[in-house]
Amino acid sequence: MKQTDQTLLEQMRITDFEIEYRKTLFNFSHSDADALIRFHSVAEARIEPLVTQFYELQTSVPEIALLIGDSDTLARLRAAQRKYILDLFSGVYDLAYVNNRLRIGLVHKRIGVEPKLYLAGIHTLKQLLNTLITDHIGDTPERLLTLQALEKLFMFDIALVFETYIRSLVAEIESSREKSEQYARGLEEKVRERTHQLEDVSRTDPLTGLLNTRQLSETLTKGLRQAERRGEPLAVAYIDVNDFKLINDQYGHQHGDEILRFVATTIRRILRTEDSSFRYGGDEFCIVLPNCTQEQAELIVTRRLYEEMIQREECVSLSVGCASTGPNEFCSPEALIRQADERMYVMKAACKQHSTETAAPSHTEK
Ligand SMILES: Nc1nc2c(ncn2[C@@H]2O[C@H](COP(=O)(O)OP(=O)(O)OP(=O)(O)O)[C@@H](O)[C@H]2O)c(=O)[nH]1
Repeated sequence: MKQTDQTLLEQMRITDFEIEYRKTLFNFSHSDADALIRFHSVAEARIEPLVTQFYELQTSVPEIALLIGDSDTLARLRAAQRKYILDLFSGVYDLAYVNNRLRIGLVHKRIGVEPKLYLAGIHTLKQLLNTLITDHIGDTPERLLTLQALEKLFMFDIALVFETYIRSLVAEIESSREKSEQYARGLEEKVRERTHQLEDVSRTDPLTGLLNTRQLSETLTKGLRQAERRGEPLAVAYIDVNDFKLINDQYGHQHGDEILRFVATTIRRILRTEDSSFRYGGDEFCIVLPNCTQEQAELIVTRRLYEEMIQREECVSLSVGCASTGPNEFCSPEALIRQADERMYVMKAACKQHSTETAAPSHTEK
């Protein structure tokens, strides 16, 4: 249930029973209530000069004058004070009366009236009323009874006002604690996000978005361990762009970058979900293919890579070497990469030989 769905009385669990209990705590009896009623007509007759005198004293304190602020507020406060004084001498101190006192506490907290100023106000009012009682009732037991009854009622009221005041303070502290916790949670979330981003940055090659060399040795070591456990083969494909230096020299470094990104995208496109791709160096790439033999890797990588290249009509020539290990005996990650690299060089040599041969007639024609 929301706080705004409950009255102050409900929030503070104040019932008729609780009110009676509080009266006994302050020793406030029916005879006290009766004594106050008997003075009601005097209080009513003197209400205007009493309220005027009260606010003259109050506004003579600069801090209080500043809090009251303007004549409209002062008029409203005067009306409320008039009602309060008459309520004090009404003899009825029920739920409605208590609710008004609770509201006073809340309002004082809201507008920032410090307890010392509230208490000073009560003290002033009590002195004015005591003077009024003393002036109107002769030196009889009735005078003492009325003064004591008023004193008890003031204590009863102050307790109520302070309880709401304190409750409102506690709620404020709770709310700012919640805000701080929320802020801390937000910060934690940001740190987590930034950590993920930094991890991604440290794992990937910024140009192609593929994983970097550091990740290759980690992935390969883990992959080999898993392959050994499962009794499966594991393959590595080594890819190198042919004559990449020439591309850079002829079309510029930026175009060279585009070619590298294009090769990376093509590699990503042909891979299975379980494969991982890496940029190994300038124009060199590696693929780790779990549960794959050398022949299967050649089929997956070499053939599909060429098919893709032809489809995209991109004039890039690649050399690919595949090697696998397992499922019975496993070599080291370094040895596996070396084998794939060597096979790639065999292919590159063949490509170079082929291009020399195809270029030869034109040379001879010269
Ligand atoms: N555009 C671009 N070029 C790069 C990058 N990293 C390395 N390179 C260049 O890539 C070229 C690689 O040249 P080489 O290792 O001689 O290879 P190649 O020209 O492909 O020759 P082969 O491997 O024998 O076919 C060098 O000129 C490097 O400067 C990069 O991030 N962007």
